[in-house]
Amino acid sequence: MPRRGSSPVDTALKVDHLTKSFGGRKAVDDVSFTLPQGAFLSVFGPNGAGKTTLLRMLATLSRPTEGSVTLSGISLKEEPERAREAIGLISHNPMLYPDLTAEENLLLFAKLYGVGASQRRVMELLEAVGLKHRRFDRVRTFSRGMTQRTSIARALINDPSLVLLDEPYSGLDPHAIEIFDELIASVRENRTFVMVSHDLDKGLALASHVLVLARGRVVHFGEKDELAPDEFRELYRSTVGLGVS
Ligand SMILES: Nc1ncnc2c1ncn2[C@@H]1O[C@H](COP(=O)(O)OP(=O)(O)OP(=O)(O)O)[C@@H](O)[C@H]1O
Repeated sequence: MPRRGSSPVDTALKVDHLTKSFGGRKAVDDVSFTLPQGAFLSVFGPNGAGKTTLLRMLATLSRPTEGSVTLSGISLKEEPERAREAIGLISHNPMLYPDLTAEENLLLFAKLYGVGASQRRVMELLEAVGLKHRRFDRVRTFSRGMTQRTSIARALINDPSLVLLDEPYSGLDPHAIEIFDELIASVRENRTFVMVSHDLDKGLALASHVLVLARGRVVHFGEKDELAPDEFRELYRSTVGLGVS
């Protein structure tokens, strides 16, 4: 599934002094980093580190208290609608209509995003996630993993240049994990990924860049190869010890 019509931009994602406060508490505290196009960032950190809060701001679902996010030159604050067209989100919430079939759901989202040749695109994605034969079944009758697969297809329908993943492996059986890995590999070209995961092995295997958060702050950011896997594991273990803010 090649990406359609994107212009190459060196910096795909620029996160600048991003902060989110809930009451007096900073869930994300002065986080800055940039990612080149095609990067895969794995975000690690203990419970409550601010990972989901960061991802929600990148998805335009939550407004930063301070700081900014720019996606291929588009400011999320100034042009959220335009930015949203270039973003796909896979989270715990499948964002599907349970009373619609898998196919109806995908056709609906294709329409929302103004996807051309939507029927063909929907079939292509249903095939890719191994659910073509269940396309006429309502999503409410699906298992969690099947729902997750449909949700992956939904997130890719608009051919996003930035794909955000919040614990995408949770609830998937080993076969679905394989399908997911193949899917990600097949759509990686020219896209940028940000994935939140507690699975160090998976996260490191996929990553080109890593971000470790603790208590909302950046403990480490860099290209994956800057640290040997053992050094990285040690760093991660020490952050878990910092506990919840
Ligand atoms: N809507 C909210 N209102 C108040 N506090 C919130 C809200 N959302 C998140 N927080 C707080 O922000 C902090 C970071 O939460 P967040 O969900 O981003 O952490 P996380 O790193 O994703 O954790 P986990 O690994 O447990 O999913 C926590 O202290 C949490 O209580």
